[in-house]
Amino acid sequence: MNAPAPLPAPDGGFLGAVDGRWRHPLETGILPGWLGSRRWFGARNRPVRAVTLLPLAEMAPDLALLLIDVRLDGATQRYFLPLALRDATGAVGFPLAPVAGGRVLIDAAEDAASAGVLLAALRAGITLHTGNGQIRFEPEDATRLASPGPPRALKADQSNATHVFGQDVMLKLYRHIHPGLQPEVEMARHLSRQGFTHMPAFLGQVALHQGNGAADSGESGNDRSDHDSVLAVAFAYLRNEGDAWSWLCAALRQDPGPGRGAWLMTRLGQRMGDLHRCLSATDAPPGFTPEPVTIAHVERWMHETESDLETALEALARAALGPAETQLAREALGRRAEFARLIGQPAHLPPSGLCTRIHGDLHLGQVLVTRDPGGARDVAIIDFEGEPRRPLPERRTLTSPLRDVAGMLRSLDYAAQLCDAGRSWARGASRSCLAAYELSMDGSPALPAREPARALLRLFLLQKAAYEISYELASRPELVAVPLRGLLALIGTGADRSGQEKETP
Ligand SMILES: Nc1ncnc2c1ncn2[C@@H]1O[C@H](COP(=O)(O)OP(=O)(O)O)[C@@H](O)[C@H]1O
Ligand SMILES: O=P(O)(O)O[C@H]1O[C@H](CO)[C@@H](O[C@H]2O[C@H](CO)[C@@H](O)[C@H](O)[C@H]2O)[C@H](O)[C@H]1O
Repeated sequence: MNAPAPLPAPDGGFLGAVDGRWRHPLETGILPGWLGSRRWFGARNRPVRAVTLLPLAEMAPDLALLLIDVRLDGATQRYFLPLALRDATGAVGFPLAPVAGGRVLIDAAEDAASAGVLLAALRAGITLHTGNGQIRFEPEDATRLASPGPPRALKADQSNATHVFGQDVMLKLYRHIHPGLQPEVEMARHLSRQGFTHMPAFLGQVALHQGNGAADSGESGNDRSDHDSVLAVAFAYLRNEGDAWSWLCAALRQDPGPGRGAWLMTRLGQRMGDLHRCLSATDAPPGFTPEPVTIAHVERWMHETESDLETALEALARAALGPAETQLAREALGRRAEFARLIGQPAHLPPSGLCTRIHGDLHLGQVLVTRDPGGARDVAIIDFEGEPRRPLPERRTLTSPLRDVAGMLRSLDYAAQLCDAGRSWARGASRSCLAAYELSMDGSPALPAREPARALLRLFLLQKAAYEISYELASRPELVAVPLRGLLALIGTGADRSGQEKETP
């Protein structure tokens, strides 16, 4: 791709340039090409039909806050894209386009100095006025935001953009913007009231209040009359030894033997249980009050799974895949009847257990390796945003806690495949994690009886694998074989590197 021609120097303020002379080149040339290279862009496998800039406010002379609407076939997705101007001397991170006069336009979400400006605004609790609304910087705990260390951007390859300030504060800028209450904020407030301590404390949010339709239309199913959305959140920084994904992969690559990571499996099961016990407390506010699982819930989950599986299979049929992935995809496309049988199983068992709020996207990357007060290894759970591809109302619905368990077991399967441990390790690890979870949940009314629990777990494993196929095709197509193998393993088929047998959690 040719380097873009320099944008003219701004002559009427930064936001004026973005909204004026730069709009056309940004909308028609620069952004459509650049989006496809961003991991956080949730439609990398679909053609971008149009990009529209929605400038919100100027935060500093060289820092502007914007949304962009990305039109795809049949849907529009909305993203948060702060922009900043920097001198082009030396290495400049995240360049979008050169600007005449030796400057460069950058994606400020990944820029630590810009994150520092946002955090200072949060500490001060300011309000910025936009064309038709306000951006409110709402500190929850201003004291803990008072004097954080210097900012540094964490790895850029994630769904959102995260910065840590010393060992004090973490600021996350959301990318894909959905209207409505952010589950991460709601969950943090609720769990802190319930006394759940294995997560970071919530410190504040940046909320956008708009006077007209906000965020996605089309397939997302969002209610366009809900005009508030959250652009960023701050949490207390937790000292950690990395996330459980990195920890486990390093351990497995060193020694993939049976039982590797045993302490982690125990802690994962235990803390998932602690979380689910807190979420099943009955003295909860509306929206968090548990309800018994009924046959209507089970039928809904079966239908959702059918639909997610169909979406994944259709996306596979359309995708340009390599030879190994094509083989796996063909196999999956030919096994609809077996998938349907697995999906139908929970209907034959009496419903039991509770529907509660859940984490919603629990995997090893959402767990930090920490130390308990006695110095023993422990884990903390982060990122209560739910699955980033789902609309917010769906992420906030009461559902079975076994979905979180399924998410974690799928993650162990990813680790087995990508960190060369094989399925027998994954089977052992899954059993240990499940045993620790069941022990921790022993006697809790939230946990279904044994047989329905097994059938539901298999249903949610299948649904999660289907979600992952769609997620990987849109975000990391090179990894799609991993959930595809996981999907096939659930019906006891599929080429597996380690010659596994049928998956029976
Ligand atoms: N409270 C925290 N303390 C320390 N590190 C954190 C904290 N929250 C997140 N992180 C780090 O930031 C990374 C990304 O955070 P996460 O909330 O999972 O973002 P995303 O929604 O983009 O996946 C995590 O993997 C972890 O390394
Ligand atoms: O962490 P996010 O909220 O951004 O979640 C999304 O991205 C995850 C990848 O970072 C993705 O997780 C999948 O890959 C993981 C390994 O990289 C694996 O441990 C998970 O089990 C698997 O689902 C997640 O699905 C997606 O929502």
